[in-house]
Amino acid sequence: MIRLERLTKCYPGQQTTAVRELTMDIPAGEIVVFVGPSGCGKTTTMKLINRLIEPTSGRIHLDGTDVTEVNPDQLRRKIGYAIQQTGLFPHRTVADNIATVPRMLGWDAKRIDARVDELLDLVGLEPTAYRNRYPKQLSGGQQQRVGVARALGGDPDVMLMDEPFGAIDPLNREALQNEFLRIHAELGKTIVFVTHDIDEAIKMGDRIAIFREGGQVAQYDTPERILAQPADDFVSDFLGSGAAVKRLSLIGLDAVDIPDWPTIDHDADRDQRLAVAQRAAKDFLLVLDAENRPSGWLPRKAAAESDGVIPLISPLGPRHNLFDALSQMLSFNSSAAAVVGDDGRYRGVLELDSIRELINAELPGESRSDLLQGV
Ligand SMILES: Nc1ncnc2c1ncn2[C@@H]1O[C@H](COP(=O)(O)OP(=O)(O)OP(=O)(O)O)[C@@H](O)[C@H]1O
Repeated sequence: MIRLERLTKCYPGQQTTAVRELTMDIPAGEIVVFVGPSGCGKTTTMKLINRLIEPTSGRIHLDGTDVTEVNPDQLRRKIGYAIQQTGLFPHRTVADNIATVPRMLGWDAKRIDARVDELLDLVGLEPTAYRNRYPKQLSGGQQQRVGVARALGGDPDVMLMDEPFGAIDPLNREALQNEFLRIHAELGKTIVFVTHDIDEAIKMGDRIAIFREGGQVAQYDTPERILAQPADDFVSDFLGSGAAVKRLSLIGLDAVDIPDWPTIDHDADRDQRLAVAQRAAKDFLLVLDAENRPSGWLPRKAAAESDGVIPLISPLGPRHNLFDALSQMLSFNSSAAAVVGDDGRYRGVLELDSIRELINAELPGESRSDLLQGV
């Protein structure tokens, strides 16, 4: 665990305090996200934790040890650091960059080689294709991946990540976020993550610290509680008007009962299709393939025709959430979405009405009206 105790930093010659009397516990194995407007002290706090800069006053404890009593070089080997600009050494290969900390730790060449390949695999870059390239031969997203791999190099217990996905386009950013969450689930490190983006904070954080001007924390809590009970107007304004919609993204489909739906076999003959259509209380039947995977929608009115099936693009899985479900329905202009289990097999169908019911059950009255205005 990292404990910050009345941590204060005033840069020489500056009138405002960069970080003021900050007290916070960062539990081991969790992702804590610092979010807030520009210049409110997020990066300064990170640099204080790994002693790239020294505090004016206050203490930082890492697993019970006061970090000011540890040699800064030794400390930085225990703490991985990844930043937006990646900070990769341009004249060193990818492998050399990733090997930076293992080399400082005095590992032998064989162990370093194996570690480099393991980390490239972990961040989704094929070792044989990438280990000998130079940073400028990589896309921005690939450089970010190498930056993350390098920060993981010495197998640190703690990772500090300062806008690691900042300069990435939305699609690659989402892929990197997902990959990073997977790596975190696998390795269970303590992570402090800085971002400007509240949606990224909600997605990534076990806890979020919302910083305000002058290096103070306006609220430090789980995303659920921050969205449900913002501490003050500053936090509400920072969250923006869609706080209730954002809360939907915290309710995973694996935690929701998915209602059953009239289904039909993909190779059912005309009579079977008509029989199911007659019984069904819905306008569409869900078509399942031989493996019980949803493959299309059959409009009830087209049940007599052999080519009436509308192909289903992508069903929702256990890793999707209610926000994804709502987005999919809105973007396909549909009022229902098929849901599958981990194995891709049919689980049920979520309807817009069931999302409304879940909102009624889950959200306090005020947020509910905020959300329903938005739909
Ligand atoms: N080396 C420095 N010397 C003097 N002042 C500094 C220095 N570094 C940061 N500051 C000031 O300290 C305050 C906090 O800066 P910091 O970089 O920690 O903010 P931040 O929240 O990370 O901002 P951003 O989101 O823009 O990266 C700012 O007012 C900044 O101008």
